[in-house]
Amino acid sequence: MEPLDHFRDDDFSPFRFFTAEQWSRFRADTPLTLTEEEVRRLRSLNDPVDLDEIRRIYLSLSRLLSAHVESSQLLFHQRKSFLNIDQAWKTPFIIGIAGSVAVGKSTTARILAELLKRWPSSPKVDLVTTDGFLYPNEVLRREDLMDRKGFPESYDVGAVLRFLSDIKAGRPNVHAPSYSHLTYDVLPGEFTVVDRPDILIFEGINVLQVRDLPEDGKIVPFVSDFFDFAIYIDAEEADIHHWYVERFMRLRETAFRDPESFFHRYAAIQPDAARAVAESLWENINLKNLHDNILPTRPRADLILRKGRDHLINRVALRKL
Ligand SMILES: Nc1ncnc2c1ncn2[C@@H]1O[C@H](COP(=O)(O)OP(=O)(O)O)[C@@H](O)[C@H]1O
Ligand SMILES: CC(C)(COP(=O)(O)O)[C@@H](O)C(=O)NCCC(=O)O
Repeated sequence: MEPLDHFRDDDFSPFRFFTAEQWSRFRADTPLTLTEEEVRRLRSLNDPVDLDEIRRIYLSLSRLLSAHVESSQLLFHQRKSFLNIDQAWKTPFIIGIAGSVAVGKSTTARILAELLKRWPSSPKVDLVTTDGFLYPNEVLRREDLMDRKGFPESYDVGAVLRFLSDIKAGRPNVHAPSYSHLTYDVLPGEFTVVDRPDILIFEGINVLQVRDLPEDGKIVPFVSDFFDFAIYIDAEEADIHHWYVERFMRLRETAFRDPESFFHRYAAIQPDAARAVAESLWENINLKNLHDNILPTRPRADLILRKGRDHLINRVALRKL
C-alpha cells in the first residue's frame, strides 16, 4: 500500500496500515445503530459521509474504541484495588481529534459521539471543540493575532489545561467556553457544561500540539497528556485546500447571508472576488498553520484516518502497541 507521505509501511514503522476495505472487516458483528437520516443531520456542509462510510470505517473504529474504554476501566479498577483506595468517581476516557481546518473533524466527532452513546452500556458521551478556548477577537486584534486565528498562540492554553484537568479529576459541571462561526468570535457568557461523562471527545486543530519546555523548569503538561486515544484526520493538502474554498463558496449561499455573519459582506460580492478571499484565508492562515503546527503533530496520533479527494476515508493507520 502507498505509504502516508513520510510514513513507511514496513516492520519498523510505528503504524500498521490498512485499506478502507481491510479496515471495514474489523467491525465484525458491531451493529449499525445510525440511520441515513441521522447521518445526514450529523454531517457538516459539503461532507458526503453516508451509511456506507459508517459501515466501512466507523463501525470498526467504534469497536476498537470500545475495547480501549473497556480495558481502561479494567485498569482503573485494578489500580483502585492495588492502591487499596475507595475512589467513588470515575475518570472519563478522553478522545482527542486533530487535523487541518476544513478536513471534516466536526463531522467525525459528532458521528463518533452518537455511535459511542449507542453502545449497549449507554455511556454518557460529551463533545467539546477547542474553538471556545480561542482568545476573543478583541484580544486577538490587540495582540495583532487576527491573522493567526487557530495558531497555538491564539488559544488560552492555560484554560484548556485547567478544563481537561478538572474533567480528569472527575469534577462535576465543568464549563467549556463556546465559539460562534457566525460571529467569528467567542460567545461571552456561553458555555457547554460537562458533567462527569464516561467519555469526552475533544476536537480541534491543535489538540496534539507540543510546546517548548519552559525555561524556568516548571512542569506544564501538554493538552494531549490528558488523552486516552488520539485520532488525526488527514488528507492531501491540495484536497483540503479545495474543500476549504468550496465550503466558503457554499457558505456564501447559506450562513454568510445572515446579516449577523462576520463574513456577510462576502455574500454580496462577485463570486471571483469571494473566491479570492477564500484563497487568501487558506494561503495566509490555514495552510501556514497546517504546515507549521498541525501536520507535525500527525505522528503523535494513535490512529490516522486518511481521506481521498472524494472526502471519504480510504486508508487507516493504527499505532502498533
Ligand atoms: N465561516 C463559517 N461560517 C459558518 N460555519 C462555518 C464557518 N467555517 C467553518 N464552519 C463550520 O464549522 C465547523 C468546523 O469547521 P473547521 O474548524 O474548518 O473544521 P472541520 O472542517 O475539520 O470540522 C464545520 O462544521 C464547518 O462547516
Ligand atoms: C476557528 C478555527 C480556528 C478552528 O478552531 P478549532 O475548533 O479547531 O479550535 C477555524 O475555523 C478558523 O476560523 N480559522 C481562521 C481562518 C479562517 O477564517 O478560515
